[in-house]
Amino acid sequence: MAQVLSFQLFLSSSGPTKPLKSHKRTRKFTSISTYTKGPPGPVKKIHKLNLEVSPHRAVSAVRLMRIEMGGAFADLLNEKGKGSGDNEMGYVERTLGFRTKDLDDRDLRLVTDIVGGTIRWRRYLDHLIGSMCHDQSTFRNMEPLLLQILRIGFYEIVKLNMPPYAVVDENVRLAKVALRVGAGNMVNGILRKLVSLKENNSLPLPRLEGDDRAQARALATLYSHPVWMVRRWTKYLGQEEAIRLMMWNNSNPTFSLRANNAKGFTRADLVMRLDLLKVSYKVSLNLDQFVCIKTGMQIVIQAGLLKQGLCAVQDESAGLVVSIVDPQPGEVIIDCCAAPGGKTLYMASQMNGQGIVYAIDINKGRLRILKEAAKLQQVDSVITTIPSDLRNLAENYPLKSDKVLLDAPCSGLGVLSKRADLRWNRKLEDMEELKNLQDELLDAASSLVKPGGVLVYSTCSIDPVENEERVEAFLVRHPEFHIDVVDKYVPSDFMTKRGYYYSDPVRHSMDGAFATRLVRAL
Ligand SMILES: C[S@@+](CC[C@H](N)C(=O)[O-])C[C@H]1O[C@@H](n2cnc3c(N)ncnc32)[C@H](O)[C@@H]1O
Repeated sequence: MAQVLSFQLFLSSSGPTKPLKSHKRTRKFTSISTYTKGPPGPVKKIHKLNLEVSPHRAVSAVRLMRIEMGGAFADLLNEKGKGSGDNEMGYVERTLGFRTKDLDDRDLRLVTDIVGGTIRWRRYLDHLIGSMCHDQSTFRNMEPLLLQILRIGFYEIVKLNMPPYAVVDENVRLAKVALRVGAGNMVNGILRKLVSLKENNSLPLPRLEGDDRAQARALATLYSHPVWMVRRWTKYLGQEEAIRLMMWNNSNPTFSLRANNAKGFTRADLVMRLDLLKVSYKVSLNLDQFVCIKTGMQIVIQAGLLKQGLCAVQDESAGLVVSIVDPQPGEVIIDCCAAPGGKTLYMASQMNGQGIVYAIDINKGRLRILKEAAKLQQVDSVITTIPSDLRNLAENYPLKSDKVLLDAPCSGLGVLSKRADLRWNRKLEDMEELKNLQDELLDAASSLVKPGGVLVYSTCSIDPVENEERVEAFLVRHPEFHIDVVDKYVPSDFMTKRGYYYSDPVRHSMDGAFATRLVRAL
């Protein structure tokens, strides 16, 4: 906490974007050096263009600090223009205390890969780093920036199989410039030890042995997930499937793009543009407007396809939920937890400018994003946003409809390959809280459904407690609803025995998601 405070002090008097006067800056960086526990080394390097340090590593280290330390570190950054080379270098300067050359496209890609991979493999990497320190207290008390630099080095050597001595050199240099010579020496010693153990095939990794708990702990380290997730998945899926799921979560994510018909842009147009951009793709076999890309998202972004509203990034698993709602021109649809609008916008694009989608969400900021995207994608004429807690909606808006979608807040356990840090932020206790919220939201959403109308409940979770169990409990509380099986709307391969929709990350190679179609009696 003291470390965080020293950073906040550094921030609060200067603000992240304003240049500092040099005498003030000296004082501020003294504060940083308290944080890094070293002598005030960075002071003399401010504004010096440090060509010795590879820019993508410096940016990766700072971004990892930001993600791990959350708010305290995020405040340091000027979020405007996030992702642009200028901004990235700005925050390296403000945080590490030196400038380096600007990032090119290749550097930007490397940053994404290194940051994503280092976060995913954090538990595994920390296990190795810890076992190569003199004792556990050295590891536990390690200053945060030094730890990030080591994680990057370990990830590059063990998981990316990069030439080890180049990795050692580069990370030692970064530690020396960003921290101090002693830190560089420590990185050197630890990384060299790792290289030698790896070359002898003797990395100190846990064995899969002992009772269930011991095995769960070993798997959690080997596949880098929290122990509670491993235990849960082993219980629901069995050990082999749980391992496959963790391997999927650790792989580089695949993205899907939806061509925006509302702007007269078809999948054939999208495919033509991707060919021109030399981005390889696969057309979706499940959804007419979708294509899947493994790499090249940066190229798509830079070509302006998203900014022009010609297409949207949307996972097929989410697109299939919209297929289950089955929006038709002229309908009135209530989207109960709509922001940031992925499903609202797709539904609206299918309505040919006729009908209305009420987009409700408790989060005004996220609803604003939805509104802007709706304009960009030219579907704003059929969308009305309502900022409200769904549970209090009826007091102010007497809404009723034949089609209601509740895409509930959930653990996100189906999207861990895309959301690298989510696994470390979720706690077992969250599941209980979410379960209660989901029940309350289901009750509220059901009151908006007209007799004979449909309620679609969906999540981006693979956890039965948030999915099947919520539906079964709802049906006990609301016998006026019954299940409408989903195979009329999605390929039967996605239908469970009970008639629910379920996309399995491993089997379907997309995010995990769940949905059910519930019909209210007349
Ligand atoms: C899974 S996200 C929805 C994603 C969205 N349907 C999409 O496709 O982009 C869940 C949303 O529920 C909203 N939410 C949470 N609690 C709510 C409540 N009590 N009333 C209304 N919205 C709520 C959150 O703000 C969040 O935007």
